[in-house]
Amino acid sequence: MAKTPEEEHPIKAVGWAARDSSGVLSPFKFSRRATGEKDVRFRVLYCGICHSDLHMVKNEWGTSIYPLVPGHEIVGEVTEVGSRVKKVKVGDKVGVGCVVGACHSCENCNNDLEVYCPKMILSYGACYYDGTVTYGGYSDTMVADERYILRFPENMPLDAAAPLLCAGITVYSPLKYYGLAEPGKHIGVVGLGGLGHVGVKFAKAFGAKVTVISTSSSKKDEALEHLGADSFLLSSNQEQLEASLGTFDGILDTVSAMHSILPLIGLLKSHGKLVMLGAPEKPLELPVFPLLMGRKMVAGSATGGMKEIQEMIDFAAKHNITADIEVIPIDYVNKAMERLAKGDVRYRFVIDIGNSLASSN
Ligand SMILES: NC(=O)c1ccc[n+]([C@@H]2O[C@H](COP(=O)([O-])OP(=O)(O)OC[C@H]3O[C@@H](n4cnc5c(N)ncnc54)[C@H](O)[C@@H]3O)[C@@H](O)[C@H]2O)c1
Ligand SMILES: [Zn+2]
Repeated sequence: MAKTPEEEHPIKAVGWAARDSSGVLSPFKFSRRATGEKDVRFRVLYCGICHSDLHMVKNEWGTSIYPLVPGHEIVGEVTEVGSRVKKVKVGDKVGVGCVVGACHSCENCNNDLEVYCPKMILSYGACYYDGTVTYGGYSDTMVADERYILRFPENMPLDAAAPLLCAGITVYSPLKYYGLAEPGKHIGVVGLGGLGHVGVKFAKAFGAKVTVISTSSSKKDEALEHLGADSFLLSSNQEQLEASLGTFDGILDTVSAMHSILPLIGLLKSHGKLVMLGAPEKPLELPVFPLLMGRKMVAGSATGGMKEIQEMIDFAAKHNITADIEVIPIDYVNKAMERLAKGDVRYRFVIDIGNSLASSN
């Protein structure tokens, strides 16, 4: 008979898990593997709540395995390293993002793009090399192969840095890859949530002119005054849309729900790129004619490879980029998920695992 999550590995762990597609999370006892020779174990201090966690706890993508311990913006302090670990030592500030394994021999892995490896293993809800299910960062302890460990500079606040591990890299990587990380480019950011708000910060740091494109005029002042965007476009306002037609080099679309991309394609210059980052549960309609007229591109991007995530963290440290966060105790997590579903967060919930998890179990 298969062992229970609590028995399958030697190291005891506690976390919060969703048991079914209601998405309601509650305390959960499980276990983690012993520290292998290339493994790094760390005490989880904070974990960000990504909208993907919300999609996953509710099984909106149809791939969830329960019990499901979410969390892929996981940061903490190293407590043990395997004998062959070179990257970090006990006491270092580290993190794990969306990926904890891959084949390490395919073309993508050889190009430091583990996330695009066909055998890529997600940090939670996936099958690990040993056949056990992976559990994420809404938990007290984490272990990962050192290839999947990111280092944080000593002076970076770990709570506000945690969201860089998913939100940060998910906007940084396409800006670089699609040639949008250049001074003078006009970049649009659609959806001013967890991804969107760090998208504004990175695009500004690259020297771009940044316009926030939003359905909600209530975000205007914050976008301009607080996040440093150059302009604000209310996407429900036809006049504003028309005035901006053909003016964007690139648009990052971080919207988590169904929406029309036709107006966004219209905003692009010829050769402009609309990069889809949000992951709505159903396919969007792709209007072809507006793409032909202007040789425009609709593309996608998923987080980033391990090398690039480290590069992004170092860039963020240099430019003082972190997320704007609301720190919560673990027993607020269900309420936080409800609020996230309504877009009621400025701009990322981060769970204070270190101070609240042990006492909640
Ligand atoms: N591509 C990737 O690798 C990757 C990584 C992380 C997250 N994601 C996905 O990106 C999306 C956003 O994640 P997040 O954590 O930033 O979420 P979030 O909830 O913080 O932000 C989403 C934003 O979209 C806005 N929005 C929601 N519905 C909308 C609609 N119908 N029209 C216009 N705007 C709308 C919300 O107001 C909010 O500002 C999610 O679908 C998530 O799963 C993808
Ligand atoms: Zn994420």
